[in-house]
Amino acid sequence: MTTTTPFPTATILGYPRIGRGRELKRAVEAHWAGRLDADGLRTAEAELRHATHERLIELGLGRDDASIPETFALYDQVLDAISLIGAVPQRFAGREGLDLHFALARGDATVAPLEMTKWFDTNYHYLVPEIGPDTPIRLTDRTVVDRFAQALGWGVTTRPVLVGPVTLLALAKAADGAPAGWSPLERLDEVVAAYRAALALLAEAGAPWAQLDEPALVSDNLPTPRGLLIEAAGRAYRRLAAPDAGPRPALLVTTPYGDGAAALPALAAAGVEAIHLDLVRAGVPEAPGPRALAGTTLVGGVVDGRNIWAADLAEAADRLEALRRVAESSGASGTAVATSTSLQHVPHDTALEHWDDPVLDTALHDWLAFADQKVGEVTTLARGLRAGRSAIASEIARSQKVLAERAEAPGVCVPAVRARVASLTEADRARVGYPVREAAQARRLGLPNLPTTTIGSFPQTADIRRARAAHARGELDDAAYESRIKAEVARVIALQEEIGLDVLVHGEPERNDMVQYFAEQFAGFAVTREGWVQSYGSRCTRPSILWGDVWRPEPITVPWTAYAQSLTSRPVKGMLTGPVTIIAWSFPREDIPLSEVGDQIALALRDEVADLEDAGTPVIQVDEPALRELLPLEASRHADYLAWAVGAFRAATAGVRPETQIHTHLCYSEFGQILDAIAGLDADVTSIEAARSRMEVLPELAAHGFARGIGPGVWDIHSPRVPSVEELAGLIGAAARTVPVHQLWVNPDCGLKTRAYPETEATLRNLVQAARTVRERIGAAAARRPAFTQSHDADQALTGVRPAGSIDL
Ligand code: MET
Ligand SMILES: [Zn+2]
Repeated sequence: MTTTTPFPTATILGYPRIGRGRELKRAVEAHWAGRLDADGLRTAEAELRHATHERLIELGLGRDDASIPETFALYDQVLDAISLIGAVPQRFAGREGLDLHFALARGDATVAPLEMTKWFDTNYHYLVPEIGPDTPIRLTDRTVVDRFAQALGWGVTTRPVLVGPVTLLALAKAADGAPAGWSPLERLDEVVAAYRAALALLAEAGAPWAQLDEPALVSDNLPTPRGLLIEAAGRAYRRLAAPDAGPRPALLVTTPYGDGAAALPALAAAGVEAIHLDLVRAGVPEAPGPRALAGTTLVGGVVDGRNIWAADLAEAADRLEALRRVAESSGASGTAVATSTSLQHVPHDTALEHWDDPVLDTALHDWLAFADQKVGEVTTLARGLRAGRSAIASEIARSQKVLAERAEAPGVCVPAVRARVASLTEADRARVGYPVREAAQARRLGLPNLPTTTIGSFPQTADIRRARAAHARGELDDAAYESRIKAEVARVIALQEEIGLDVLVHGEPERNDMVQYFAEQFAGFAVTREGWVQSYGSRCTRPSILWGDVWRPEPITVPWTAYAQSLTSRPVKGMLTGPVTIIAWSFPREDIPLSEVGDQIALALRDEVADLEDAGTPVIQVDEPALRELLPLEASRHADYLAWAVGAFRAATAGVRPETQIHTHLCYSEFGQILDAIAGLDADVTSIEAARSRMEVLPELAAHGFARGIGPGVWDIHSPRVPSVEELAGLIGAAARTVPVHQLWVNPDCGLKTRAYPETEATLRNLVQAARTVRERIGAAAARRPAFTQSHDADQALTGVRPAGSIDL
């Protein structure tokens, strides 16, 4: 180690990189569209990073103390780590530079991208590394060094941030062709060697500190048991920090999103110079022993990086004081203040917002802290840590006053809502048995085998977005807006009829976002204008703020769905967003339990479901794509969460008659751990992302004995690539070998709102044709077995040929 720069007393683990005006989104999308070349993109990146550094200095971080983390990435921080170590799958050969970078992220005309999934329990999506025994691993990319050096040239000493080696491998999947049971962690030594080489270059460039993020060390939800990950981290960091390893920056290892206490001894023993603990998600750890933390700074993540509520400064100061006692009694060299996680999960600045209701506007500005306000909280708390609590007495008093006012504000507690939730019974969460429903729905809907449908949204044209924005600004009156949306619904219905889909949707043109749309209509929510948060790549969402008790003043989706149904004799599916997803993709209140918030939303949705049913809607889908995302990282908290999450879905949906078909939709997660919960939702049909992970979920569902309808996605909608009829038929055939045909539905992975019409139309035509092709093959297969031709159900026809009604196509 060559540096003696002490760890800064105030820091954040990361900052939003999308830009206050979403500059990154604009630049990257311009590059993809061919309007901005590689140099132009690099210039836009530099301007954005430079502006970020200057802003953070203005907010109180230091210009030259390594307190400013460099967490910029053009697309994804995990992708940057994959590039750092050159772990590029063979199928990308022949590409380089930004073309390779974005091909890994999005695929191109000839290659499928890396899989994408959710980062810990957040709504941020990362690209999944594919690592096999033969994947090349060595330092091949200097981006992290170049960014540091460039900032130094601007006069700012940043702290480069990398996804840590253990987390990178813990999140990786074994590459195709790896032996069964092989784990990417077997490549840890080589990955550590590549990181060592990167750290040496950073030291040479003058970096006093580097940050390695190791959230894998807090998670029980990864394929490798946590104990083994902690052991691996002990080995990895002993090598990275070894005195004879040559020059390197001092190392901060972070453990955000959960309880890092179990990893603390191994990290400290390895000799890293600073260890961060998330003290929002977990308590202050026990002191590990008199000299256990010698030479280490303990960094307390007391300002919540995941939520947007102003901190309770008194409580945070208490935690920091407790952490300092642990540090002192363990021989640590210091205590510092930080955020619990990167701030990439919150918007930039509350100053960019205003709410039309003046009372709410004042209240929310008091109650909220976005990234910039959180930096202020960190620097305040650091001042308290250095100079004593009295130095920040006025800030603490103000924080107490705001919290007390919020508890009393109108709308925060609505007695009628509380009473209705309290009176919910088990009967309110239960439907009649599935066989009764299945028969009633088959009679009512009369669908073929392998019915085709979509997940809800159709492409959002520029014209539709403009109309919605003009309506929101008051420039387009209600009547004109309504006729514009109706015209779009009519177009989408006609298109689906022409393509030949079996269950139609209205296309969701009236929705800006599947959660915000409901948040705008339910009481208890506020929506933001500029509160963008990166979801994946250049895609951002604006999470709504759930601040009060939730109820539904009036029907929301019924007129659009009923209008769509009036245009066609085919069944139209009503589309709603489920309670867990509304919570996950909002910033929920934390002053009452999430289980109670879930039931409040469930009852608001239950009213909507009842109105849809009364309007004649035969199929109602309640999307729960975030069911897995909110699963707590600690195994000990799973059961409680799943119980309330499933209970809320059932409270929303169980009021319908047997002949009303309830669908749900799940996407972009690993589902293995929540199969019981998926079954527990008791939906008649579950559509589930599967194309991008090549149908991995199906054997698990089949083995689980899942007996109701399943629609494994056959089109990965995150890429504009149009799969051929043969490719789609192949996927449907693969599904039919695992799941009984009578249970199977055919649909894309997810909604189509981010796609354009050309690829959407082409793919949906192929999808319908593929379903027909497979139906014919099934018919032919059934015809080859004369003893069974009486049956209309192909899988039934083949019972006795293969177990569980599966079929070889
Ligand atoms: C992220 S899940 C999306 C579901 C929604 N119904 C849509 O089609 O857009
Ligand atoms: Zn989806």
